[in-house]
Amino acid sequence: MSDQAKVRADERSRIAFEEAKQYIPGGVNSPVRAFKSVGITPIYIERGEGSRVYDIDGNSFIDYVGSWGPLIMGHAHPKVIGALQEVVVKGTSFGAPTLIETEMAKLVCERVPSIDIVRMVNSGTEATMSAIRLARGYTGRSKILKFEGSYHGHADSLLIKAGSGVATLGLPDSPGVPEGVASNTITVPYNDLESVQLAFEKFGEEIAAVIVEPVAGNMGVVPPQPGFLEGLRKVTKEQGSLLIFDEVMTGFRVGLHSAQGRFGVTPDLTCLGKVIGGGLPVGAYGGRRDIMEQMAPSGPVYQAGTLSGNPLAMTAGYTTLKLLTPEVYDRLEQLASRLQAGFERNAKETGIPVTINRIGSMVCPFFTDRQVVNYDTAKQSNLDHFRRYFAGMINHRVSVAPSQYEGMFVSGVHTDEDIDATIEANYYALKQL
Ligand SMILES: Cc1ncc(COP(=O)(O)O)c(C=O)c1O
Ligand SMILES: N[C@H](C=O)CCC(=O)O
Repeated sequence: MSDQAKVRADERSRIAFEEAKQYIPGGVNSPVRAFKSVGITPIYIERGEGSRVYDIDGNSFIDYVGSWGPLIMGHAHPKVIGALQEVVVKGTSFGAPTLIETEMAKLVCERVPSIDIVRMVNSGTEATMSAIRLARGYTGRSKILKFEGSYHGHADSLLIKAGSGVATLGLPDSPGVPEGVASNTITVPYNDLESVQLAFEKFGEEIAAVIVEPVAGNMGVVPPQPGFLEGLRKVTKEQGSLLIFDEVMTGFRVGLHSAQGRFGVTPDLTCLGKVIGGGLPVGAYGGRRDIMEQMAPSGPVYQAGTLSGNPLAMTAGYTTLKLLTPEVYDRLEQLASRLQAGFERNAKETGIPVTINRIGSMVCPFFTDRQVVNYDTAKQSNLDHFRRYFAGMINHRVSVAPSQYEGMFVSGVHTDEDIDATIEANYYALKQL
């Protein structure tokens, strides 16, 4: 590789995108895929294999998007594909119980400390939306507290000062969310326990739940500061409010027992998604038995789903979870820490101000020399640097998320050679800024 990176061929992708825009809003089925803020034609993927994706223009990329997190064991893992091939011929959905749902629930309950009992849904959004409804039903309170720059999916009450695509597009408070709904969502800065305390002093007995990404992954990657999660646990317990960990991104990503296992803090409810679907649409919420038993049909809080517990999603998820061993997490840690060290070395050598945040296999270079601990500090990143850096990485055939407010996901099938090539790409992408 050299700094004479080849500008990627993108003619087919351009044509495909133009056509898609005729029929799909913005040409995409989720806004982040349009590459709008980086001004580049989106990559149209033809196929993925292991650590790589291949586009319709004949380019191949080392991939750190991993379908935005689910593909912890890479693209088209042979065991996942094999398991799917076995079950798909038996039918795609029944709307009736199947044995794999219980197997999956058992495995999730065994591995996630807070989960006694779990309900499967079809997306992370459904998981958080349902957990919020349950928290309100259980406590009889209306308000929820979330953190600025966190993203919990696109349910109305959670689209307030949100991160991810809404932050990238500058739409953190979406039109269409009624004022009456928004007024029940309190937002405070991430990692700021004092603001949480103040919110409880003001709204005390009205707060049904605090919902938090235990590692924020939708304002870039921002780890919890020591004592933050413990403080949330303490204050919610004292105030009779529930603590919800949104582990849609971190669940099985940052450890075999998810972020709650890694940090040793047990919430009342946990939301999952991404990894537990192995690349198929899925979500789940679970937690303390007495709370979860409030859900219909055991209790009065309603939530349902035609395709929930779908056999294909359960099979892909179950097979993926079974692949995840302590050795896989050791390997992820080793690969990602080497990536971080290489990026830090490059920043020093090129003189570009970069701060790398990392937890396990979640990595994020911010274009600032300040510490990034919350959304305000994440926003200090130089977005023009990010935009040009992104173009550089693409030209060096490394696929990263097209936004400063998203992280990189290292997988268990990235090789040492992939990491070396990525560090080299990063060097040249920084050098050209
Ligand atoms: C932390 C977190 N919560 C919830 C969601 C929503 O999940 P989904 O996109 O599957 O609806 C996402 C990702 O989109 C997420 O990262
Ligand atoms: N950051 C989001 C999920 O974690 C990105 C996925 C999407 O919005 O499509």
